[in-house]
Formats: sequence, structure tokens, C-alpha cells
Amino acid sequence: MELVISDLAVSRGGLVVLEGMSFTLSPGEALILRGSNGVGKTTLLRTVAGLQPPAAGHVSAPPESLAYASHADGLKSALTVTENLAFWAAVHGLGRDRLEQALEAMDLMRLRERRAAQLSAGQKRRLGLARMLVTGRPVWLLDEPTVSLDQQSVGLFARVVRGHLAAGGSALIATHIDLGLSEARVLELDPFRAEARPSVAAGFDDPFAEAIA
Ligand SMILES: Nc1ncnc2c1ncn2[C@@H]1O[C@H](COP(=O)(O)OP(=O)(O)OP(=O)(O)O)[C@@H](O)[C@H]1O
Repeated sequence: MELVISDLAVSRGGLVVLEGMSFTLSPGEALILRGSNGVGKTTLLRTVAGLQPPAAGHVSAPPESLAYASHADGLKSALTVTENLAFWAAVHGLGRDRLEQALEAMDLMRLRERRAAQLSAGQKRRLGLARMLVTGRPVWLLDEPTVSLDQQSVGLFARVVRGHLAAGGSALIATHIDLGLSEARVLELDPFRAEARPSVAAGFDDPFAEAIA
């Protein structure tokens, strides 16, 4: 499933933060988004995920092909690790075998009966990433996926991404750290293009837009 970004501009708080972005992400490919704090990585991922409309240009990919993991892990704190994954597997129509694979892949077997509320930050993150595996969706959009992860878990995560690419998936990843994915392309977002100026679609996504503008 190909993700095609054409002459895309994205805005936050009523201001364009990035524009003129064009790239294609093909099956088996990873693209790392880099750039300083505030350059617009999260905004770009949110726009690609369909959580906000582009200020200009197009995102072309079937919505059902996309799986987005934001800074928040999106966990249900009263449910156990297994129950959380079972919930998402059911939403996406996947079975128990996939759930077991996800537990294994993110080293969650020993924690499977623990409630999400009682996990450490890094363990929650591992569960949040395991969730991607039970979506069955080919195009992963990952925002700072390794926050709170120790070195070993970063390695686990990189292995999961590699497996996903090998199976014909793709990944667009905003990160400040080196994931060791030497095969990934890197897109440096240019802070000089991030100069704030009014968006044509100003004010659509944030109640504080006017105060900031
Ligand atoms: N809720 C919001 N309302 C208004 N402006 C915002 C909001 N969130 C972020 N911004 C602004 O939008 C711009 C892009 O932010 P974004 O979060 O996309 O950057 P980022 O590259 O992901 O940063 P970081 O590396 O710090 O995560 C920044 O200048 C930021 O100040």
C-alpha cells in the first residue's frame, strides 16, 4: 500500500508550519522524520493520519491502511496488558495468534496479566507499540516511538519495525534518536521553512489558535 504525499502544507494553531512536502513511502520502506523541536513533525504525522486536514496539497492512502501511534499510548488503564491488546485485535478483526505474537515481540509475556495502570512508563510504551502489531495495518505512523524505552527495548522495537517492513509494511517515524534502522531514508525537516505565517485553513484545529496567532 503506497503512501503518496503531494505538495503538502500542514498547519497548527492556524499557522502553516511546513509546506511544499512531497514524498512517497512504498511497501517495505521506512522514512525517518528529523528536525528540531517545534519544526512540525507531530503536525505532519497528524495530518497524514487524517486527524486534521492539510492546509494545502494531498495525502493519498486508503484510511484503513494507516495506523497511528501518538505520544500518548492510548491504553485502557483498568484493563490488563492482554485485555488491552485483545480489545484492539477485536477492533481490527485479528485473532489470538496475532495477539500472542505482539506480546512476544515487545517482551510483554511476563506482564500479560498486569493492569495497564500498573505498568512503568517504558512498559506502557512497549504495550502502545505492541498495539500496532494487532492493527494488521500496513502503514505505520509513529511519533517519537522510543520515548521512555531503555536500550534493549529500542532494539526490540527496531526488530519489530524491520519485521513489519519485511512483511511488506512501511513506517513513517518521527524520532530524535538513532534507531539503528540503517535501511531507512531520512527526511530532514527544515526549520527555516517552518516560519509561521497564516494558514488558509486558519483556526480549524485548535481553540487557542487566535491567542497564539
Ligand atoms: N496545540 C497547539 N496549538 C497551537 N500551536 C501548536 C500546538 N501544538 C504545537 N503547536 C506549534 O506547532 C508547531 C509544530 O509543532 P509540532 O508538535 O508539530 O513540532 P514537532 O516537530 O513535533 O516538535 P517536537 O520535536 O518538540 O515534538 C510548533 O511551532 C508548536 O509551537
